[in-house]
Amino acid sequence: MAKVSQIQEWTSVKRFVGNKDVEFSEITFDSRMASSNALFVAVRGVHVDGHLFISKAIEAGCSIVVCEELPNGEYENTTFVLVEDSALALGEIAAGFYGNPSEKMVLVGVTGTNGKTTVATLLHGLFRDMGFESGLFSTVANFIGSEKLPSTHTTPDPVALNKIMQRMVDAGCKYCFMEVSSHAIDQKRIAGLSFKGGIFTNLTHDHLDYHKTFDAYLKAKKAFFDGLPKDAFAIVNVDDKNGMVMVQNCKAHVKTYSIRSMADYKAKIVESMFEGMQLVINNEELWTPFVGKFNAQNLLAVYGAAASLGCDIREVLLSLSRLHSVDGRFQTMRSASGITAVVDYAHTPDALKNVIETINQIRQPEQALLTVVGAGGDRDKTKRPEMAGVAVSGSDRVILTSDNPRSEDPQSIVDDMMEGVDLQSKIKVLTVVDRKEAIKAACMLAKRGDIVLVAGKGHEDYQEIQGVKHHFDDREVIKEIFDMI
Ligand SMILES: CC(=O)N[C@H]1[C@@H](OP(=O)(O)OP(=O)(O)OC[C@H]2O[C@@H](n3ccc(=O)[nH]c3=O)[C@H](O)[C@@H]2O)O[C@H](CO)[C@@H](O)[C@@H]1O[C@H](C)C(=O)N[C@@H](C)C(=O)N[C@H](CCC(=O)O)C(=O)O
Ligand SMILES: Nc1ncnc2c1ncn2[C@@H]1O[C@H](COP(=O)(O)OP(=O)(O)OP(=O)(O)O)[C@@H](O)[C@H]1O
Ligand SMILES: N[C@H](CCC[C@H](N)C(=O)O)C(=O)O
Ligand SMILES: [Mg+2]
Repeated sequence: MAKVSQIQEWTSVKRFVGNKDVEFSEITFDSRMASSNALFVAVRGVHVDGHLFISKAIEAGCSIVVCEELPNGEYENTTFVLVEDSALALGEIAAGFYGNPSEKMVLVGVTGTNGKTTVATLLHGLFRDMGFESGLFSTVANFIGSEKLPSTHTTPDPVALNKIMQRMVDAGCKYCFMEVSSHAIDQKRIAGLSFKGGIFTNLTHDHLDYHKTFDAYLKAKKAFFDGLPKDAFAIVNVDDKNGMVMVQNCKAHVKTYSIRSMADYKAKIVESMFEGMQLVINNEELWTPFVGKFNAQNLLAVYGAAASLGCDIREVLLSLSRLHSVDGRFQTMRSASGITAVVDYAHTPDALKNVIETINQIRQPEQALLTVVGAGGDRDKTKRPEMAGVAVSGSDRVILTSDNPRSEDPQSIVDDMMEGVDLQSKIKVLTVVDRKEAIKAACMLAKRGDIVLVAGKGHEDYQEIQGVKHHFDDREVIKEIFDMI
């Protein structure tokens, strides 16, 4: 329970209109969830302006409204809190209302196009393995210690974030690792949070439907590092050409990692196989069940964060070697007939390129690679041809199929992908719109020893078609097919 008058302790208020002694026990930014106990924050969204729903929230019983401008009409029993920026106010009010839980833990944010889930999940696993209770916000799931909560977004809205963080604090969590998406930074979902560290993985093509230009995407990511305080640390991948750009003007203590050049944290791959790789990190050996240069970089990010947090390096390496793979990332399955399937969440051109390159480095010349891949509907269309181009250039056969078509026609998404296939490569490509049939076709075409890469959906257990989520899990489909062949 809090009083309206307390809001000015949490965020900058331009003006109060009405009774400041009214109390609220909930915060909402959606009129459809409004109730008499709730404070409604009107946020200007991507599609509509939340100010248009103020009257709906009041009809639903809300008597306190945070907004940037007063609505037309008379609202006698409503208290209005006028602010400059409602999205910022929402974050700051949520943080204050839930008792600033981010200040009571060591909060580390991970951002970048690819690798966020992997790095954040490994950090959560590592710190728990070393005996520290920890929380996690990720695309796959959120965790309060070992308690698993479903995840709806890579980075949840500020109310969910602070509510869950308060539960983490109550459960004794000392650390919290959070994926920070560019959408979340842009929409100020992380406003009001107190970060002790930030990690940058990489920046490649994605989300241009939302950010419009690569420069705007870069600026959104950079804003996270610009906001880190001087007692925080920032760990950046300097193998990425924008690594140092991210930390220009950053007040935090900057540390670098690389698998190619001089850096604070350096790694070298000694040996790779499907089961894992042997690495040397800052002169110390490490065996991990992860493979690929990109995972060497992810491990460096984790190692660097643990080192920056003052952990014992030997203990970190020991724990890292015990961690198992991340759900739906380079997950391998073997059929009795000798086919290896790799399920991976690669849904960007760079991720797909990395996973294909990794398989190509490990496989023997006689083992063919058959790649099954689609692209999501209602998402960046410009990555579709690029993804198909990457798939054909590194694979022996490619089966183009559906990912989550969402509101789009799946055939037209596949057609967009085909634009990226050059004339000579067309012979390698098969289009099978039904994803299950596509996976089946790849497994049927594969011979003993061959590798079937099923990319794009990783851990997802659904396929979204025209607003309906149907149960669909690449791993289950593969198992069913493997049991038949
Ligand atoms: C494009 C996008 O990011 N949209 C997010 C955004 O919604 P929005 O701005 O579109 O909302 P809107 O429909 O314009 O409505 C504006 C406001 O009016 C309110 N409203 C609306 C209708 C109504 O009847 N009453 C009402 O009060 C809404 O609650 C909202 O506050 O703010 C919402 C609340 O935080 C998010 O749930 C929503 O995520 C949508 C569902 C989504 O799909 N987002 C994806 C793209 C996303 O965020 N992805 C990133 C990860 C990307 C990655 O890493 O690959 C993520 O962090 O998950
Ligand atoms: N450091 C990396 N660099 C490039 N590609 C990577 C890296 N780490 C993982 N990948 C590839 O990207 C895919 C997604 O990885 P992960 O889920 O960790 O990324 P993410 O940033 O959390 O993605 P999302 O934006 O969907 O949340 C992996 O399945 C793998 O193919
Ligand atoms: N966080 C990403 C996930 C994409 C996963 C892929 N399977 C798809 O549906 O496009 C997004 O929402 O764009
Ligand atoms: Mg993620």
